[in-house]
Amino acid sequence: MISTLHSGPVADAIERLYAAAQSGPRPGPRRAPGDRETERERSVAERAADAADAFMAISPDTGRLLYSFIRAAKPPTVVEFGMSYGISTLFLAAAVRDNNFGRIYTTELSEKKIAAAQKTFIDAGVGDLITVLAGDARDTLTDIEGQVGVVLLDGWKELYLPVITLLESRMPTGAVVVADNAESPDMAPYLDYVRDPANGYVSVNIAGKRNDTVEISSRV
Ligand SMILES: C[S@@+](CC[C@H](N)C(=O)[O-])C[C@H]1O[C@@H](n2cnc3c(N)ncnc32)[C@H](O)[C@@H]1O
Repeated sequence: MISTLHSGPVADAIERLYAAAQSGPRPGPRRAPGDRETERERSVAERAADAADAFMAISPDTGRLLYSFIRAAKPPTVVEFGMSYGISTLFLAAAVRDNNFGRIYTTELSEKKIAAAQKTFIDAGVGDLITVLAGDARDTLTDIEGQVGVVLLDGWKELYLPVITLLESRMPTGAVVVADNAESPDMAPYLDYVRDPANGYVSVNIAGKRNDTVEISSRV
């Protein structure tokens, strides 16, 4: 079998979007520690509006990792926090398509990104697998259906902890959480949480090829 990731409209869309991300605007420079406080004071929605043209996509390696987790676990429900233009969502959708089972719930604040991604998903033939929830993940992810087997956390980093605690009651033993950009100082409370055995995870940090790391945590 040739996977949906390797050939066909999803593979083509991923390639096209990575090329667009390369030539598009980049997110602003990383903030110095003093600036971070000022940055946090700006609302979640304001920062999303400022980043409306930036892709900020996961790496292809992280995409392939997510694909593999979903193929292995065959979860009924996959959740993504932070869709942007949907590169990561296409990796998730490739796996759900190849499993012939499951559904993806993803969430995004930027209306511009939502409109573009929904068109991409339909053009790539995976629109039927993806529910796009418009709005703040802390509201939109409160009542999604099904047992959540795989989660990608890739929205604003200081929200990883409130978002995962929101989903936990629907995450069975064995559910896997992939948290992107674990090197971000804003992720410290999340990392403390998933690395404390009392909170019911086994967690490992994996270095990427750039200066990025992902934290992979499984529910035990
Ligand atoms: C790093 S980008 C996501 C990249 C995407 N996962 C990919 O790999 O293509 C983060 C996105 O999360 C969105 N976001 C941030 N906070 C959010 C929130 N509270 N609710 C919904 N979306 C949010 C931002 O608007 C931004 O588009």
